[in-house]
Formats: sequence, C-alpha cells, structure tokens
Amino acid sequence: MEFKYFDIQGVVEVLPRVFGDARGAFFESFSAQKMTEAGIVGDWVQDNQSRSDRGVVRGLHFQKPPFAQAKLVRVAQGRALDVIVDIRKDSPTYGQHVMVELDAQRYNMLYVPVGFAHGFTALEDNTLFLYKCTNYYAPQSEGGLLWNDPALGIKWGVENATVSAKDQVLPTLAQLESPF
Ligand SMILES: Cc1cn([C@H]2C[C@H](O)[C@@H](COP(=O)(O)OP(=O)(O)O[C@H]3O[C@@H](C)C(=O)[C@@H](O)[C@H]3O)O2)c(=O)[nH]c1=O
Repeated sequence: MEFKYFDIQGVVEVLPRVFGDARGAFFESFSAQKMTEAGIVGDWVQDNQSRSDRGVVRGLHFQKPPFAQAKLVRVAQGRALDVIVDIRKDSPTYGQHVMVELDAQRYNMLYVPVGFAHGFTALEDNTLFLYKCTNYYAPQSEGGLLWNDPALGIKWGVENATVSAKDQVLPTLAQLESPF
C-alpha cells in the first residue's frame, strides 16, 4: 500500500497493492495500522455505497459539527472523478480543490479529512462508489457547496451533468458560511 500527498494539507491518496492472478484480483481495501501511520485517522462507523450512471454529479457535500465526517472513498466498479474542496476557514488553501480519478483497476482511494466538501462525477454507467465515514448520517447537519460555482474552477469532465434538485440550490463559495 502506497500513499500520495498533495499541496492541500491532510489529503491522502491510497494506492493499494493489487495482486492479480488467474482467478482475478485481490487487494487490502482497509488497514487500520497502515492507514493510521499514513495520516488516515478516524473512528469509522458507517459504510455507504451508491450507484451512478455516466454524467451523474453528486456533491459537493459535508456534515456540520458535531456530526462532521471524514471519508475514505473508492470505486468498486467503473470510474469516477472525485473532488474535494478545502473549506477550513483558517487553511491557506481555503477554496482550493483536489481532483483524483478513482477506478476499479487500480482501486485507488482518497482520504477526505473533516473540513472538506466532497463530490464526484461518474465517468461510466453503473459506477459503484463506496466510502467509509467517521460519523453517522445526520440529515439535519447536512451542508454543501454548489458543484458548478465558477469560483471553484472545477472541471468535472462531463457535459450535461445529472444533478439532484437538492444539489442544484446549494450555496456558492461566496455565500457559504463554513462551519469549519
Ligand atoms: C448520505 C446518506 C443518505 N441517505 C438517504 C437520504 C436520501 O433519501 C438518499 C439519497 O441521499 P443523497 O441524495 O444525499 O445521496 P448522495 O447525493 O449520494 O449523498 C452523498 O454524496 C456524496 C458526494 C458524499 O460525500 C456523501 O457524504 C453523501 O452526501 O439516501 C441515508 O439514508 N444515509 C446516508 O448516509
């Protein structure tokens, strides 16, 4: 398992060792020991899975304290462009984003620390998106950021995105009152 770090502090990409053989493939999708040493910390309490067709954009989402969540995200089938935006008010990289393509060949993962808005677009039909969370779902604490806010400068990689009604009315970065 290898780890890659970014200019935005706290963000880690996990590159697992994938063992391929005549039967298929095997990799460790979670290791508390290896990941904690690499800075991927949290008491993981909930796993989620969604399925999306090509062009679906989900995000950008976060939960407010005291129900804030760190996430460890990956794709089990298909391909996704994963995006996280730093919304930590005191961060020198506030408003900046990291974008990582996640796929079901490398089985790479992204660690999303608390204080980030998270979203992704599915690049293939039937993309299965899996993630661990450090806090339970708390709908009253949901927050978000408008996915296509020009101030974010995110290139989502698809035209005619499919976006939920809820996600179309999220605040822009300028309108956001970040709870972090
Ligand atoms: C996130 C979530 C949703 N739900 C329900 C609420 C709703 O009826 C249905 C679909 O919810 P949403 O539209 O919010 O699903 P979705 O847009 O996929 O939300 C997810 O987006 C990605 C980008 C994230 O980062 C996640 O944390 C989460 O916010 O599932 C749960 O029961 N538990 C959960 O943890």
